[in-house]
Amino acid sequence: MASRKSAVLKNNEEETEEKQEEEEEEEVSDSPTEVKMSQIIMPCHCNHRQELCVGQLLKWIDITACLSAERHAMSPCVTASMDDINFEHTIRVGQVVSIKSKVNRAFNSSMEVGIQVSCEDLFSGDHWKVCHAYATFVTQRKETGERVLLKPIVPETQKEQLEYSLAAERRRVRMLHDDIIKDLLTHGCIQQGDSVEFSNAVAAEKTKVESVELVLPPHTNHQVNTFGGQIMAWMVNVATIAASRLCQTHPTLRTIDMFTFRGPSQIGDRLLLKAIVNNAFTDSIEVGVRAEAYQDLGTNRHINSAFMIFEVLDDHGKPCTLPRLQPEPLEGERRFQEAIARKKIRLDRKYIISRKQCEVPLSVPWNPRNQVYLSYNNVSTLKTLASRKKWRLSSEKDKVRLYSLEEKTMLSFRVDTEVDVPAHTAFSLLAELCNRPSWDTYYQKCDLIHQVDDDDFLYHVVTPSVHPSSLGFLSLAKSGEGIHQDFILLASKRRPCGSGDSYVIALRSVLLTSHPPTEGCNRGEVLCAGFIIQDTKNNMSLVKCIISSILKLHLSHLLHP
Ligand SMILES: CCCC(=O)SCCNC(=O)CCNC(=O)[C@H](O)C(C)(C)COP(=O)(O)OP(=O)(O)OC[C@H]1O[C@@H](n2cnc3c(N)ncnc32)[C@H](O)[C@@H]1OP(=O)(O)O
Repeated sequence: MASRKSAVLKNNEEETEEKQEEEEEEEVSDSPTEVKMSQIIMPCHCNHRQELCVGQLLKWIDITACLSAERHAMSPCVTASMDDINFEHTIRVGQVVSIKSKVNRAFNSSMEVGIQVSCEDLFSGDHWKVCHAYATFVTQRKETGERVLLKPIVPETQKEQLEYSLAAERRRVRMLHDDIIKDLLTHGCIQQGDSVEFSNAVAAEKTKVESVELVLPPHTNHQVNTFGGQIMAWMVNVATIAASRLCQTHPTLRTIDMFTFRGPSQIGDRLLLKAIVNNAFTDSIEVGVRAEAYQDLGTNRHINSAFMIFEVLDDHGKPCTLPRLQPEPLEGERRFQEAIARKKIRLDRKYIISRKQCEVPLSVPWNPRNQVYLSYNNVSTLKTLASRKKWRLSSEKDKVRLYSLEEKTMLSFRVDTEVDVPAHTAFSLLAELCNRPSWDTYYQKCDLIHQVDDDDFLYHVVTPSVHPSSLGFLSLAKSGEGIHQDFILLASKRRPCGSGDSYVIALRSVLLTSHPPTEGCNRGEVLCAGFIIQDTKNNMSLVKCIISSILKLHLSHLLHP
């Protein structure tokens, strides 16, 4: 976990943005599934640096989240997966860690539990966020073999509604996770030549760890299976040893890629834990860990795998330069190259799904590697923006309401209109972007470039040029008489995944190498735009049309045209 100091050295802009987010989060929730756990950190929970062991934290997270899940299911549940976790700060002996969890959404037999971890220094009174996580829990099978079906969650506060809605989008990413990674690794995302030979590189062989654990009663959960938090803690333990062998000092665990619990294990099972450093970059190390369970040697079942990223921090909390790795031939070479691919995916993903949406540039390069995250970002940005509390009503005429929202660098407009058709009809009409020139004079031309999957499409849209001084729309390009403007847009179209969801058509700009800016056309960019459509009464629907751009860029363009 990174140094606490980095939390203190925040600039004012970041602080304002966080305060804004916190204010919006401060809605009082009395969710029946909310569970809180607080622990004072004792030396027995800590490593040699008196910092809380990540393994211990994962155990507490798993228990808290499981209690939320079981409160909702009213029956026993197991952890199916834990999404990527990024640990932002350390927790030290004597401090208090607080874990808060609640069920964001129930699907059929599975549910997403959202977990917030924060820390408190009892002497200074400081509080800070440590990490957030999402875990999926699944109900047990009944005697008939079917799983217990869950009742739906009814979100109450605006924040709960947003989490409910985004949970469906995260589930989509989760389900595709393994396939995306496999696909990328097999389809040439790995670049030959990345494997440079370094002098003084550490042989990967030297970092190998193999350790066995016997599952005893204290290692099991209340259903007498091996406790998920314990498995994760054992995996962190071997990964830390592998990373330490490379850097020959005490590494700090920064990120864990998704844990998937592939199958259960029980008392009496032997758990074989294997870890090896896959690759070492300038300031981070990727360790691969695999857990297998067996009763008799040779009958091993693969129960879990994870990739963990470590750093070595100096006294000021800054990452140190690390020794490089000399991979073993064949398998080691493969893991070395795959770690490079995963690092690229991780960076794209972190950037794209950053909670601070305006950190993402207006146009992100389109790439099969980031397509799932870009479409997640597209939908979540629109939903998050729509759920903001601070929209101000600017005008109202004939039941059409115009709202505006100014947040730091972003200026957004929203037009709410009630239309005379049900939501699914409004969605079908609005989702046909290629038909839009027939009813929207702003769209001169719209061509489908590529259908990415059933719900995501790339379009080329041509509009009349709009001078940026109007500030109402999205041109960042120089405007001139008679020159058109064009956009390369990713359109993510979502039908409701369950009750309480809206129809969504989210649009954002992407960069496509096959479609560079052309002469005679200004390339425009859209950070976030689209429609959110909800059924109202009497076969009518409410269409919210949203458009948003970065104010700062408009203004700087005006100053330096
Ligand atoms: C106190 C803490 C709690 C614990 O310690 S639990 C102990 C650690 N966890 C375990 O041992 C679980 C081991 N894994 C398993 O038992 C199974 O793999 C598991 C998770 C039950 C899934 O079994 P399957 O037979 O694949 O289930 P299924 O096809 O009937 O699907 C049931 C629902 O689960 C979902 N699911 C399965 N694998 C998932 C995953 N990796 N991530 C997210 N969701 C997942 C699946 O989509 C389905 O959902 P739904 O019913 O449509 O809502």
